[in-house]
Amino acid sequence: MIRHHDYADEAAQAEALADAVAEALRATLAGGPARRATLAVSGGKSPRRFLSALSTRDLPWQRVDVTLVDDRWVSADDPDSNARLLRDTLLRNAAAHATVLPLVDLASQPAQRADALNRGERPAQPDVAVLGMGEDGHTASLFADAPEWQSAITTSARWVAVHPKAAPHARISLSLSALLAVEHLFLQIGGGEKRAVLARAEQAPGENAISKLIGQTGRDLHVYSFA
Ligand SMILES: O=C1O[C@H](COP(=O)(O)O)[C@@H](O)[C@H](O)[C@H]1O
Repeated sequence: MIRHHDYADEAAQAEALADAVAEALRATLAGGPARRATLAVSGGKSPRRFLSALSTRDLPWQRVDVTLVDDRWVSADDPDSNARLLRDTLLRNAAAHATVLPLVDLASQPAQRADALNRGERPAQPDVAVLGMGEDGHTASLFADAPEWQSAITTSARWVAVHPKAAPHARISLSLSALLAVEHLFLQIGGGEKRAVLARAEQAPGENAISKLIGQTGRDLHVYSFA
């Protein structure tokens, strides 16, 4: 079920989404004093303001593991790195106490790294994830033009390597099945074009990741948007 939360502007969206994600983390951590929570967030341009707002929320951040739903195969200092965005925005203020679990290891190759993450225990399956979406309907790094597309949307493995044709950089990404298994799932979008892409995906099944996610989810997907 899609739950729409619409805001007048990006600032209002960012604050409201930060409140909702903090609440989802609190609900997860209420499972007991030994319970940890795994939060996976997106990169790209959209989440900067939201991540900065989330960094100030009052939470037992020392019990939170933070990772990404996807990253680009670049160094952690590259301007295109989603890990760099995380470091520059979320991992400050109260959230500086969180544990960060990076995805990219340039000593390896994306497919090898995905295999290693799939064999390891951490990052665990996210309890809370905040997705973004491109105007081509990709979410995380599930690109329909990538040679790995069919396997990324059908595999039961959690992490997949992706080589998009049109977008820059090889990627590592959560698979569709991993996104479908997230208990508290949010989507952050802004602008008329992205709203139109989402509306089309809600109306009819299509060959992109957001459409597949909406078509198959059995849980609530909370969409935070502004015009
Ligand atoms: O490549 C990516 O794109 C999407 C959307 O990014 P945006 O710049 O349009 O906000 C993002 O959600 C994903 O994490 C990123 O790697």
